[in-house]
Amino acid sequence: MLRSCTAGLRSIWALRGRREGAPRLSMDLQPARRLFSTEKVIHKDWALPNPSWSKDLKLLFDQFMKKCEDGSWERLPSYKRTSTQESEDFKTYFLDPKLVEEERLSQAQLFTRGFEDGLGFEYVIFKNNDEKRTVCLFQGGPYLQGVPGLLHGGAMATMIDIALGSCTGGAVMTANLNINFKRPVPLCSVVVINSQLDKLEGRKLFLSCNVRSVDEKTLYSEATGLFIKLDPEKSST
Ligand SMILES: CC/C=C\C/C=C\C/C=C\CCCCCCCC(=O)SCCNC(=O)CCNC(=O)[C@H](O)C(C)(C)COP(=O)(O)OP(=O)(O)OC[C@H]1O[C@@H](n2cnc3c(N)ncnc32)[C@H](O)[C@@H]1OP(=O)(O)O
Repeated sequence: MLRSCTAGLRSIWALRGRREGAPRLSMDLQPARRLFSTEKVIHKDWALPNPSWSKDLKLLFDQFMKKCEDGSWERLPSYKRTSTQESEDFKTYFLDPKLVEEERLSQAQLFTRGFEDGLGFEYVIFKNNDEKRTVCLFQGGPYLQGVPGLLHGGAMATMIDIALGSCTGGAVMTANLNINFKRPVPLCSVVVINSQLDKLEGRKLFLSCNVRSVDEKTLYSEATGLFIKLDPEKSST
């Protein structure tokens, strides 16, 4: 564990050195564009391996990519900026132009994807649509520290929220999230979040998940969540 963390940190610093000298080219570094523009923007998919990924994370990624070959599982892409379709889905409910300046909105990005490679949230989610479940592989980097050497519980809660949300599909909001933190997660280690849809009741989706170590021996957390499908007739702002 310690070895993979140190190796991870070494590659992070190597990357930082390279970046400070020569900024990496990325589609997401293009000038900000309007959120609801019809202009086609090509976004970088962040749910793919980069040099900061530990051996454990790469190994699990490869295993799940194999499972995708027969179509039973799919890898969910992940973007910094909301797609036009997603913006459209949520626009009716929340994005009142009076609340957020357009200039600010054009800078908006998913905060889990706002870190340099390896420093924050490194994750990929695989979904099994038939079984209504997802598996999220997550490596929490050094900028997510809470208690020294350990992952901050809020960072874990964020990943749990995203992992549970990935089981829902469509426009939903988290109404309730309940987490039992059972064991502290070492910083830079890889954890596996297994999430499932337990019950659908009208607009209410009841989900649950557990967070385990790669060898499955340690149960770090268990959580349940209630997500509500947004009602197009209602505005929440
Ligand atoms: C989640 C990701 C989704 C989509 C992803 C798409 C694009 C994004 C791209 C990348 C992925 C990024 C993932 C990011 C994940 C982020 C998730 C969040 O952080 S959401 C932000 C935190 N949550 C909120 O701010 C929600 C605030 N609350 C509300 O806006 C509203 O309360 C609500 C949840 C929208 C519900 O309001 P409604 O007016 O629509 O419904 P109600 O009539 O009030 O309730 C319906 C039904 O549900 C029951 N209920 C509601 N809340 C609760 C609760 N806390 N506990 C228990 N039950 C609740 C309510 O009693 C009603 O039940 P019924 O009477 O039996 O029908």
